Amino acid sequence: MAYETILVERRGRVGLVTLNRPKALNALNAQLIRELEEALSDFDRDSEIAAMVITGSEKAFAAGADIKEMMEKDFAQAFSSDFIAPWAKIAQHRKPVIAAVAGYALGGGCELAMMCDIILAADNAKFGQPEINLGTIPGAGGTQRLTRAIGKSKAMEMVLTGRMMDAAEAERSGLVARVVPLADLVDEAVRLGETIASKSQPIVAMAKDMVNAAYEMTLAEGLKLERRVFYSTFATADRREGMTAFAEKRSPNFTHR
Ligand SMILES: CC(C)=CC(=O)SCCNC(=O)CCNC(=O)[C@H](O)C(C)(C)COP(=O)(O)OP(=O)(O)OC[C@H]1O[C@@H](n2cnc3c(N)ncnc32)[C@H](O)[C@@H]1OP(=O)(O)O
Repeated sequence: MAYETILVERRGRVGLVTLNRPKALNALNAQLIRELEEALSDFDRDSEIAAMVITGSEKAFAAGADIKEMMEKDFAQAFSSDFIAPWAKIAQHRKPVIAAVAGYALGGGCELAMMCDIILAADNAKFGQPEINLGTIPGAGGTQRLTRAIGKSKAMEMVLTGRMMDAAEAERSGLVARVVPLADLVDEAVRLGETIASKSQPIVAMAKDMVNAAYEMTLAEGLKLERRVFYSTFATADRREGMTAFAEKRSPNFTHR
């Protein structure tokens, strides 16, 4: 598949998508979102791929939705086209998606990172929801996912003032899993993807589902579902192999069944 706004490659069992609109700091226009979604869906269907990584440039993961594409829309056009709706599909893939964020992750860029399952940040990363400066509010999850990630007070401050957070603060706040040197960012993200690829893939999918369920359910509902899914792992060969390998003091040989 030939893409214009992204670069797609395979690194072992990891599918790597690099956002590639450098002159616009990877501003997320409709074409980029469509191409990104297609590439992720292809990787999600590909049995050779176990995890995906999304990254940008050293200067910008993504500086937000494309303001120039949005600026002339009126309410009726925005509402009837529901032009942000296609973004939601990015959060719905079964395989784990890692955001490798260097530079600016602003507005829709921060929201895109938060749609991923794990965020790794380079030491120069900057996160923010500056929509307030444009006379609007976050529209692709910023008020919801940021609040769940870093808590109400900090999210409220960022959304109401547009203040950016650097990588160290993002790590302290729980927005990102880890901060790594800029030069190592993509390799670290791919290594993380390879580590996930070394596990049982059906069990990885169940674990991902259950962590995501924590965002959708009450604690009581989530605990009940978790216990059921935990028991269902006992129907897999990989659960038996994992526990047997532990008892036999060897590495497990997962067959993804
Ligand atoms: C998802 C939803 C619903 C909403 C949103 O995401 S709204 C967008 C939120 N993002 C922002 O408001 C950030 C906008 N960008 C900036 O504030 C700055 O570009 C910067 C702080 C990230 C970097 O500043 P710098 O001075 O280093 O670079 P610029 O000269 O400003 O930008 C270079 C080049 O990129 C174009 N650009 C940057 N961001 C966007 C964007 N979000 N949409 C469209 N174009 C963008 C910028 O216009 C410039 O291009 P030109 O030289 O051709 O003007």
